[in-house]
Amino acid sequence: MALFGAWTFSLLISCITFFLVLRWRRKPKDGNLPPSPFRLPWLGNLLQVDIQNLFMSLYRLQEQYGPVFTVYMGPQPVVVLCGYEAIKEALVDNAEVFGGRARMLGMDDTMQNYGIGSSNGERWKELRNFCQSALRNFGVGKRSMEERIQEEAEFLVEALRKTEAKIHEEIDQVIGRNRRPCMDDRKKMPYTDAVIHEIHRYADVSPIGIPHLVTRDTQFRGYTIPKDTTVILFLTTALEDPCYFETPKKFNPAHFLDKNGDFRKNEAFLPFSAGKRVCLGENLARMEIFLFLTTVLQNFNLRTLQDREEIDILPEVHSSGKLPQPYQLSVVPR
Ligand code: HEM
Repeated sequence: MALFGAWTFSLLISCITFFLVLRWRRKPKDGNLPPSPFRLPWLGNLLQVDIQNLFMSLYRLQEQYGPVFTVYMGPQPVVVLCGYEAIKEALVDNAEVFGGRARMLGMDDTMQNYGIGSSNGERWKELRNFCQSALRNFGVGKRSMEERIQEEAEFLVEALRKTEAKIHEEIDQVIGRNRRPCMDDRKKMPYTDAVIHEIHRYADVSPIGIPHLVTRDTQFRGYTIPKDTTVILFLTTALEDPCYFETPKKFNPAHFLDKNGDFRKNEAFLPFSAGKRVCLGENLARMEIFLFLTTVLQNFNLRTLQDREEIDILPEVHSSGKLPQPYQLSVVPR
């Protein structure tokens, strides 16, 4: 009898829980948000999402739910946008409303709304203008900054020389450098430019950028996203968008070359994101990479110790981004 009572009791509890969950799911409190996987009260989709490998979890959800879906991080809905078209529609066509920055655990306390990357509203505008002019005054895009990077690139070459005295001598004998690479060279070097773009695309160092939030209630592709909802722009899915890149999973500089071998822009190239919150350091980062790479390659051949085919160049996924896998490289003077 006691057993029967316990059984009835647990059946009753299960039924109540089941109906509560159903009721809770139907509640329209989140407006008409994009579809989400089945979620549990309070936990949301936390059990279905691997926080250590968020990108892979989002990838799988995208396959199931398409380019616009919602995941619940606990009770908080997070709208995820995938593929170039959806990301562009939000960041470029609706720049103002998708230009807010989401609250970030830890960052808000540390930065107290003073960080350019984490602040919003008037303070963000002031910080962004200030940083932009600081970078400009510092000489980004101008000769002075270019020269500084050129010097740094030379220090790098010097540093490489110092580690290998023999290479020093060989460099002095073999290298016939007449001048340093400069930014004006880039447009005359379409293949190098394409390789650098492809490195950015393939390395995909910041797969979800920094989360945004919508600054007011907004209609997006038939859904209603309430003000202050966090939005993740899944940049990887633009960088690997099969409509824009013929071989998205392969390292292939031809993604940025036309049939004449000239450089061709690709609008889905968004490693620095787009719109109002586009990376402030984009020009600086691209200038550095061009000058470093050309200076090193002007002076050295890069040799791998293993067969190149054996090296896994697929970037490693970390909780905050992707990093190149380590492998041994010898730097040989040309
Ligand atoms: C390969 C190098 C880099 C990559 C791939 C990269 C990528 C990104 C991405 C994806 C974002 C988020 C944009 C968004 O919210 O939509 C971002 C933001 C930002 N980046 Fe970069 N970044 C790089 C280098 C740099 C450098 C060198 C600087 C500094 C000079 C910099 C400064 C910033 C700042 C200040 C923001 C926040 C902008 C804002 O919220 O208004 N980044 N970056």
